[in-house]
Amino acid sequence: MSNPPILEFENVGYRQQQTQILSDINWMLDDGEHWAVLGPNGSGKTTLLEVACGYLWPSSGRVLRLGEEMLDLRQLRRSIGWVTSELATKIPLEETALETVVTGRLSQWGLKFFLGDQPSEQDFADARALLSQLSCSHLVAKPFGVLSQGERQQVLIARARMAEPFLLVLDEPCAGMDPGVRERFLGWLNEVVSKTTGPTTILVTHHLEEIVPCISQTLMLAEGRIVASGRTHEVVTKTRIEEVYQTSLYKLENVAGRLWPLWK
Ligand SMILES: Nc1ncnc2c1ncn2[C@@H]1O[C@H](COP(=O)(O)OP(=O)(O)OP(=O)(O)O)[C@@H](O)[C@H]1O
Repeated sequence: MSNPPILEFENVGYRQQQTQILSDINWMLDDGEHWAVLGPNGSGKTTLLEVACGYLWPSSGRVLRLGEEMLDLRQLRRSIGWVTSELATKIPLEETALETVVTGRLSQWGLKFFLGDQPSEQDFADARALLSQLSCSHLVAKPFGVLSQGERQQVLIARARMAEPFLLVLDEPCAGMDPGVRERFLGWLNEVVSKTTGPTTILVTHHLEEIVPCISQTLMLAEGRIVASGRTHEVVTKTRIEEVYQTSLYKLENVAGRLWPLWK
């Protein structure tokens, strides 16, 4: 029997303080698919993901995760890895990459000053193995504070994977990266996402060219509604991008499987 979908949104709406933020969301993420979520500022991307991850409850419709309306939200949140650049600000700068990854298993920020559960030898061994699997063994002993932005994102992704999530959400992972760091990070991401038997990944971005080839599906939102969803190269078209972002494109160039916009 095939696995149930990772996520299913059935006619989901979300309302907050008299404002309808999401409407008529029908979206299914199958196991093994990787998705990009696009949409202008304020189109509802973060809200959609907060609903997906159980931080917000839909006002109408329902969300199934792994085929069920899981009600243990604490457990659900622990089994979804949400990586944002904001997360980096919570990591103690003197802790090593290895220690940072280990804290993902304990769902806590920082290791040294924490009085609760202490990580086991096995946790350290698993963190090491994960860093190696993600081609980051060279970062093990480096303090988080000295890592480049790209390396920090790599370590945070490894950290999220310590909890063995069924879904990994990368919310604008390239924000603030210079072009070199960004390209190296995206090359790494494409390889890691396509080669490892990792979780289904959702990438939220404002930059079309960051949708690396392994992220073959895209959902596009505008004003809280789905404008299009499906295969990236069918969803992300010149006309649709112009309509959704209300600006003109000279052309959309496909270079090595990535779509690069040339804005007018
Ligand atoms: N608590 C709230 N009360 C009222 N409106 C809200 C609330 N939270 C979010 N909104 C509104 O919902 C809309 C969608 O916000 P959301 O943060 O989901 O958009 P986004 O697509 O992630 O935007 P961005 O790309 O700027 O991060 C925005 O217009 C926002 O002002």
